[in-house]
Amino acid sequence: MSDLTLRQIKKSFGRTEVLHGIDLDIQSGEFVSLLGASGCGKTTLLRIIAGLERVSGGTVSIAGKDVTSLPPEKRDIAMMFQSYALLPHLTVAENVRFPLRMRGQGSREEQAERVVKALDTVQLAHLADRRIRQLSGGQQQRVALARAIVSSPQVLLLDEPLSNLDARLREEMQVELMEIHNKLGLTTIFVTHDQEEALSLSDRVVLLNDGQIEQQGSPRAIYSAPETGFASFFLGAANLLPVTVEDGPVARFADDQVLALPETQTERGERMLLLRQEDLKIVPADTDGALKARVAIRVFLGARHRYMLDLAGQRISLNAPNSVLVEPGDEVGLTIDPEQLRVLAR
Ligand SMILES: Nc1ncnc2c1ncn2[C@@H]1O[C@H](COP(=O)(O)OP(=O)(O)OP(=O)(O)O)[C@@H](O)[C@H]1O
Repeated sequence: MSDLTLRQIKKSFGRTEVLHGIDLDIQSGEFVSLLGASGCGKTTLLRIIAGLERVSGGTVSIAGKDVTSLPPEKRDIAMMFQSYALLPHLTVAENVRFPLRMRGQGSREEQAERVVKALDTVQLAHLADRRIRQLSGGQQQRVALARAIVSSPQVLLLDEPLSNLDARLREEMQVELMEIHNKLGLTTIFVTHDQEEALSLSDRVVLLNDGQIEQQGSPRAIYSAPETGFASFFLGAANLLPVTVEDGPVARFADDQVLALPETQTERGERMLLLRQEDLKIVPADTDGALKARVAIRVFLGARHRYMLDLAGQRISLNAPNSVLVEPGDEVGLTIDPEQLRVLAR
């Protein structure tokens, strides 16, 4: 069953329309990421689902019921904000209990039981009586998560919940979020501008671009088969280069630079070619069928090197294992399995 249905959601601030008609169906128990660049409308869409922002057009339904004109407390949802929005003068337990109190959900004993369970889930039961200002950033983040799940909402909305954490804690919390989702099975919408986070956490990624859905699909599908230049650029460390597709079939970069394409490539003419970093290999410059490029910049990344190369007047980047070591100024060859190439419209 579909838990959340958005139909033709539009939103304008003054004369500026920032959401241009979003249609989305989210299934019960699904973990969906809304991914997009800053300002594309992710938070606005989440606030509309939560009831914190009114739509300019369209409808929001939760579990089959039209909630478009209902206030937030009448929708069976919980939202966790980037800023956590905790009450500093209250204890951890009081903060987590807050939404239950506001909604008059359950007796005092039932509320206390739910609070203990939610704090257990985020492994904070031992800090129940601490005040918020005595907690680290990571602990505050867990309190905010406990507060969001305490009412077992139909839909859980998370707005960049991990963005204030340092890299290591962030990775830990990603794993924990997945575990909590698997355990509770809550329908979850997760807003992020981090493509890796979206790909690693979600059942489905919805890529937003300028107030519209650019593409959506499973992480694997959207990563391996981006349909537009924007999607390929946003989703992976990809190089996107203009080429002419000719008989062969080949992609021509310059008079003396062509790359074989798979036989299935039947269209000809001006196109964009997607070269994903992990598919490109640096080989000796005189290798048969290799493109020729010159090393411009090398950056040591610990387990590997990142190279910036000049290829037919364009800059491309790729990561190579430390066993491949070339110097800035070197001429190198580049190969790629034709099956990994993707040709997109220009
Ligand atoms: N209350 C408001 N009044 C006027 N314009 C707004 C308001 N809220 C958002 N906007 C504009 O709407 C657009 C979408 O904003 P939104 O916050 O939804 O983007 P976002 O994708 O969540 O970005 P970020 O990742 O930076 O939070 C932006 O251009 C923003 O300036």
